[in-house]
Amino acid sequence: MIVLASQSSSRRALLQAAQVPFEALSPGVDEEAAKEALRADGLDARALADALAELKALRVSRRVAGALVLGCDQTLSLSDGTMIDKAEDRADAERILKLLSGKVHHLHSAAVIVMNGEPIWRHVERVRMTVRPLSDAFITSYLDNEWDQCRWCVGCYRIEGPGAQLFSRIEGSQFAIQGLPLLPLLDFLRIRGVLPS
Ligand SMILES: Nc1nc2c(ncn2[C@H]2C[C@H](O)[C@@H](COP(=O)(O)OP(=O)(O)OP(=O)(O)O)O2)c(=O)[nH]1
Repeated sequence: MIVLASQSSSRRALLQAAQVPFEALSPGVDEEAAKEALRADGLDARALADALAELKALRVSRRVAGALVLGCDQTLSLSDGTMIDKAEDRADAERILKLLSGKVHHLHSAAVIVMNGEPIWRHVERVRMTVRPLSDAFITSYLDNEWDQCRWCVGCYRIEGPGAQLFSRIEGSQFAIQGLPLLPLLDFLRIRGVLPS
């Protein structure tokens, strides 16, 4: 059994589908404040995802002695390193999609396992996303249909849903896009005897 330090329904669904035994506890981290402080320290998108994943796992690990606690986080960066957060509202989602249109961006999907307050495993997977040129009309119809579902997703897309229509190419793991680097995690859980090898 592991403890998932997350409120993410997508992360829960990934672990459930892979038949990883887990329970989910909310990390209770003020992510915006933590993100601001870490960015002020100069962390790039990859390091930020790693640090936030560790922070969430550490926070929950204090409450569950002896447990393997998994924290995750995802950040999005443009080719010049500019980081894009989740959309604040629908108008912001339109702005983000116009920014991503016709360009490559990267998703950094981090997972950290902490036990008794000590990080014992970590993995950050980068996925290279090529967005096709999106017309304003397409963006409007896409958000009319999808905003309520994709508002929780960094990048304003659910890759397993209509989000697939945004891309001409994806280089990396779909699991990592949906919320966590699942295959490296399963490798570790087999080594630890949580899963059958
Ligand atoms: N179903 C689905 N979810 C996605 C996709 N892309 C991103 N997400 C979700 C996974 C995460 O829940 C969320 C990324 O935001 P965060 O990494 O900050 O996690 P979140 O705040 O949702 O939960 P947590 O911090 O783990 O409690 O977006 C996708 O393509 N499909």
